[in-house]
Amino acid sequence: MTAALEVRDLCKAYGGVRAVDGVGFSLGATERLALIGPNGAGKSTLFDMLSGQRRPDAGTIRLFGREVTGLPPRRIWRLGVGRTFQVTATFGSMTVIENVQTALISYHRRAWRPWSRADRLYRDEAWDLLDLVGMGDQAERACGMLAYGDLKRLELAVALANAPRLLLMDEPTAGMAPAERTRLMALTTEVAAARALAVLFTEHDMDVVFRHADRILVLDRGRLVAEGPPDAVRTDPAVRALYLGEEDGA
Ligand SMILES: Nc1ncnc2c1ncn2[C@@H]1O[C@H](COP(=O)(O)OP(=O)(O)OP(=O)(O)O)[C@@H](O)[C@H]1O
Repeated sequence: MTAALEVRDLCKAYGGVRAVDGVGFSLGATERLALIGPNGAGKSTLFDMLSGQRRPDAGTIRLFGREVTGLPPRRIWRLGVGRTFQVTATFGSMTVIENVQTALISYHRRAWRPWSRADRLYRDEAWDLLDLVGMGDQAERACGMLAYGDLKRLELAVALANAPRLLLMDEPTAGMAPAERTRLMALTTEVAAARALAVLFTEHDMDVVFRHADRILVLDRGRLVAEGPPDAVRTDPAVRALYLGEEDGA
């Protein structure tokens, strides 16, 4: 099966800082891969290059066998990549279902007309996505009224609107209480399995990482310092040294 991602020798520097320095890895088509590392390790920069927000200085990115290095975010999104953000990216003044409909309108390339509301387009599809993430009962609420954990579930539904084959999740559980974190990641795992998605996520909470990743990449100062299944990474001396006193994340 073609890998979801094949990354080779990826580099990005800001002035003299080598934020990502020769990173290479692959991600299987239905694998859940966690990207961890201390603050400033280069996780966001790597993520931004994968989703097209930043152009690499060197290296290649292949998405499902196709080279996408340096393509803009919209082209990458079109090729089946959904992304969720550390800070939730929904429209607060719209209802929950309108947010999902807006994403579906964009995916289906229907023109958005400011004088016509999105209230009829793709409503059934939007309901299906909301049911999938357990938000059907809140469909008509304004997003601005939602609890944080519910917003994150909505964000997942929005990310699923373009029928992605790869989900990129940047600290999906940031700002959540521990029980909520477990729920969101269990939901992500369920959805990924049901839709045969690959998932790449960054995360500071080590419990979440060890419980929900098939494999883990560890970055430090732009370089990959360890890679493997959770048990191997957990006991890796280099990783332990890196995380000593940082078990709880920052
Ligand atoms: N726009 C920028 N201009 C200059 N330096 C930057 C920029 N963005 C990031 N850096 C630097 O690049 C390095 C990697 O940063 P990056 O944000 O990718 O790390 P991170 O692992 O995501 O950190 P965190 O866990 O704190 O989000 C750091 O030294 C950071 O200071």
